Amino acid sequence: RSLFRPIHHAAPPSPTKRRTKISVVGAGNVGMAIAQTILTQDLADELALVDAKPDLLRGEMLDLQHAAAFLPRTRILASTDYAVTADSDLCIVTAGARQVPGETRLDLLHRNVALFRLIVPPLARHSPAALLLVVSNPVDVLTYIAWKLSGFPPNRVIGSGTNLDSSRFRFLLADHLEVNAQDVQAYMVGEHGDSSVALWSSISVGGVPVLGQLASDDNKAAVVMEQEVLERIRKAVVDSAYEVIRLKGYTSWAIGYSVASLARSLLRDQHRIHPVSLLAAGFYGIPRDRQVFLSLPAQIGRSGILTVANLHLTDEEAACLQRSAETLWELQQKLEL
Ligand SMILES: NC(=O)c1ccc[n+]([C@@H]2O[C@H](COP(=O)([O-])OP(=O)(O)OC[C@H]3O[C@@H](n4cnc5c(N)ncnc54)[C@H](O)[C@@H]3O)[C@@H](O)[C@H]2O)c1
Ligand SMILES: O=C1N[C@](c2ccsc2)(c2cccc(Nc3ccc(F)cc3)n2)CC(O)=C1Sc1ccccc1Cl
Repeated sequence: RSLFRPIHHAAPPSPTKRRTKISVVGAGNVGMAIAQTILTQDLADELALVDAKPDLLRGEMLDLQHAAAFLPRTRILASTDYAVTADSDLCIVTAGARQVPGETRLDLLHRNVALFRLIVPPLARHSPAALLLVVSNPVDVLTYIAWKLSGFPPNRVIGSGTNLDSSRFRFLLADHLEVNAQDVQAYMVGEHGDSSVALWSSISVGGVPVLGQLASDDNKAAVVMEQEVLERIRKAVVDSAYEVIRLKGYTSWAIGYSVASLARSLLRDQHRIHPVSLLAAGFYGIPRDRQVFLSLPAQIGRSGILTVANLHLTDEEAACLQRSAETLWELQQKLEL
C-alpha cells in the first residue's frame, strides 16, 4: 500500500512535459565535475554516465545516487552501453586519452580521433536530435571530428573552446580590479589553450570599457603600464593552467562550472553569449572552405549556436584568428576520417 494517499484522483503527469536528459561521456575528473554541477544546479531530469571502465562508472553512479537526500530529484543512469544515452537533449564528451610526457599533440590527436570514432556515432544514433558539446582535447579539432562523425548540422555541434580560458581571464581581471568576476565581461577567442587571443576591446566592468580606463591617453607612461598589466594577465591565463596541472595533476572545478553554464544556456534556451568553439569558416576573414572550429562569442540556446557576435577586431586580432584557422586546417588534413 502507498505510504501516502492522494488527496483526490490526481490527473496523471502530463505526457507532453519534456523531460530534460543530459549524457556525459567520460567519468573522469572533468566528466564527474560536470556531472556534479549539473545535479547541484538542477539542470536535468535524467543524467546518464558512460565510460569504458565499468567499475569506475558504477562507483561514480552509486556515489552520486547516495547524495540524493541533498539534491534535486534526478534519475542517474550509467552504462558502458551507449543505449543508456538514448533520447538525450545534450551529450557532453569528456572522454579522452591523457597526453603522456613527450607525446606530440598530433600523436595525442590521433589517439583521441580513434576514441571519437567509437564514441560519436553511437551517441548520434541514440540521440539524433541532441546537442553535442565537446570538452576533450585538443578541443577545437575534436569538435570538428565530432561534427563530421555525427552528421549533425554545425549549429548543434559545439566545443567548450575558450570558455574556460575566458573564465580564468575574468577571474584574473576581477582580482586585479577588485571587482566581482561576474561583473567582468572579457573574451578570449580563437584556438583553445596556449594560442587563445585576448580581445582587449571586449573587456568591460559593469558596462565600463577597461581599455583606456586604467590609463588616460595624455599619460603615455600609464598607457604603457596598462598594456603591460593586461599582457601579464593574458599570460597568466595560460600559466595558471600549467600551475594547476603541476599542483594537482588535472583540472576539474573551473571546467566543470564553465561547462555547466553552457549546458544551462543551451537547455534553458537563454540566448546568452559565451565564447565557444563553432564552425568559423567565413567569419573574420577565415576562408569559407576552411572547415575549422574556433571560439567566437556566440549566442547559444536550445538549437545550439544561434548567432555569432559581430566583433570589431583589430587587424592583429583578425590575423591571429586566421593563423589559428590555417594551423587547425593543416592539422585536420593529416587526419584520415
Ligand atoms: N577544453 C578544456 O578547457 C579542458 C579543460 C580540462 C580538461 N580538458 C580535457 O578533458 C579531457 C578529460 O580530462 P580528465 O582529466 O577528465 O581525464 P580522465 O583521464 O580523468 O578521464 C577521461 C575518461 O575517459 C574515459 N574514456 C577513455 N576512452 C573512452 C571511451 N572509448 N569511451 C568512454 N570513455 C572513455 C576514461 O576511462 C576516463 O575515465 C582531456 O582530454 C582533457 O585534456 C579540456
Ligand atoms: O586547464 C587545463 N588543463 C589541461 C589538462 C587537464 C588534464 S591534463 C591537462 C591542460 C593544462 C595545461 C596544458 C594543457 N595542454 C594540453 C594541450 C592540448 C591537449 F590536447 C592536451 C593538453 N592542458 C587541459 C586544458 O585544455 C586546460 S585549459 C588551458 C590549457 C592550456 C592553456 C590555457 C588553458 Cl585555459
